[in-house]
Amino acid sequence: MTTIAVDTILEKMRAETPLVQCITNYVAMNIAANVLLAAGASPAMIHAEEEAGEFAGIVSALTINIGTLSPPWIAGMKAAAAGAKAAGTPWVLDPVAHFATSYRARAAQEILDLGPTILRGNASEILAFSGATSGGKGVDAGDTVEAAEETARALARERKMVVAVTGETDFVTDGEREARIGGGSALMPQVTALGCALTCLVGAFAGAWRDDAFEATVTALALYGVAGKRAHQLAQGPGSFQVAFLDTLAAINPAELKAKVEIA
Ligand SMILES: Nc1ncnc2c1ncn2[C@@H]1O[C@H](COP(=O)(O)OP(=O)(O)O)[C@@H](O)[C@H]1O
Ligand SMILES: Cc1ncsc1CCOP(=O)(O)O
Ligand SMILES: [Mg+2]
Repeated sequence: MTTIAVDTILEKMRAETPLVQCITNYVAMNIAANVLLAAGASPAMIHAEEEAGEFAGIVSALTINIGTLSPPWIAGMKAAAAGAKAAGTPWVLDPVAHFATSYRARAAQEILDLGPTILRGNASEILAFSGATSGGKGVDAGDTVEAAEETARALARERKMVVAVTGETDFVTDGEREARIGGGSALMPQVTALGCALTCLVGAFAGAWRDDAFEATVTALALYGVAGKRAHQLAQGPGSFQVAFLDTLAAINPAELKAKVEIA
């Protein structure tokens, strides 16, 4: 594992306050916007087909999450991905529960085929791209990150993108480099849409750290890991965890991130 300057990358992200177009689901919109604001980025939830492509041309990054799908949303996602591609804007795909129905699986595959810069999902979502039966239950993972590692490597190599698999210990690869990120909290899957919000945060770092999407992704996951671990110590359960997590995301400075990050 090469050393990643997570402090410098966090500093740059905050200095730029990147504008991130988040096409995310109804459940995630509020927490995702708050996570970006707390961490130091600027969110905009813009998904209509009529404007999503144009907007993708002026943002620092785009994120697409298929959590609450319907045909107009898919049209907006495809328009946004095309706009991002035309402008050279980095974009992230979060294929929420794409193993659950054939409609969802087709949508995820079609959007994946548009060539995201980064794919971020839980272990069951990443594993399902290999055709393996997933142990996922709706939006929740039922597989270990380890079980999805080989699929992540293969996807990253074949499609020349960064793949991030999240769970108790996260795994990130660009097909050559690999990193495992610890920290976090068992309360994180108890708060809805924290994974979706993380996808938006990955976008923020990718937008600010354009030259290396792998390093940008690792830094986003590292910040989440350090903030989650610290928030766990302050929380009494999922409700107070969510509040503590937002406060902690805002409070962590680059030096603390560098000192506390758990990357292997
Ligand atoms: N058991 C756990 N212990 C520590 N952190 C976790 C745990 N489960 C998930 N996380 C963290 O929660 C965040 C969201 O990941 P995950 O739950 O896999 O996504 P999703 O919500 O999309 O299923 C990530 O930062 C991940 O590291
Ligand atoms: C509950 C739910 N239903 C559709 S999308 C969604 C949110 C999923 O959030 P996450 O993937 O972060 O657990
Ligand atoms: Mg998810």
